[in-house]
Amino acid sequence: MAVDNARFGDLIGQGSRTLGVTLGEDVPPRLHRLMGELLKWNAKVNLTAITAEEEVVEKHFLDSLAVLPEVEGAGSVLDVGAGAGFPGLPLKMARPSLAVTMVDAVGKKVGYLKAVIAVAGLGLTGTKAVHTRAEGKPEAEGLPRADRVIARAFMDLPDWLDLAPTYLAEGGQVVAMLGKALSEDELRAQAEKRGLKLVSARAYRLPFSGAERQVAAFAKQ
Ligand SMILES: C[S@@+](CC[C@H](N)C(=O)[O-])C[C@H]1O[C@@H](n2cnc3c(N)ncnc32)[C@H](O)[C@@H]1O
Repeated sequence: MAVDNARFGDLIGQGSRTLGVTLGEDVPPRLHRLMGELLKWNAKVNLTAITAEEEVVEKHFLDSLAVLPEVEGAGSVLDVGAGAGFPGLPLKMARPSLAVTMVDAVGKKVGYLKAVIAVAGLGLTGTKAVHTRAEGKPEAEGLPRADRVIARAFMDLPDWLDLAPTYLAEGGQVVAMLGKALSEDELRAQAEKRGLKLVSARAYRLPFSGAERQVAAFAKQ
């Protein structure tokens, strides 16, 4: 069912309050326009299997915004395997001063990302989308080192903790968005095997479906 701008604003407002994140008043209307672009493009390019608008709001937008606490205070974010731009696009819209780079190995997805970045009024100016396979060689791949290196639905945790630190700026953190919560002992053990330390681990639920999620942040020891 189509969600009009007012209903969309209510859903984002209610959802973000439940998640404990603060958004400027101008953010929901811009996210609403982004949803329009996503679903328009999705009709010709396969970007997401989630097409019901209320589900896009929760599973793409609110789930992306849920990790704002882990990126607060950072100057730059690298979103690896960004696909249709999650979590990178909502993070940039919510915190315009963040320098966001998204990378994906599939050209048509990066084509979509570049197109939405160029849409006037979405507040995405300056966001970068790079078409390459991220394999841990930032300079050769044309990717920056960032304060937060983040991914959702990209790799399992061990592979992510092997790859992501190669893209960290000095003092930066690797952020893992996990579907199934792991114990802090398990997160710590996975980190220590790779010379990392666990900075934080937080379980949360998506506000409408109650689906469980976890976000964990790691830094070099
Ligand atoms: C399941 S999708 C997740 C997309 C998005 N992060 C989300 O949560 O909606 C995984 C994405 O990773 C991309 N991908 C897989 N391996 C990659 C690599 N080595 N470098 C960059 N992108 C990659 C795929 O093309 C795909 O778009």
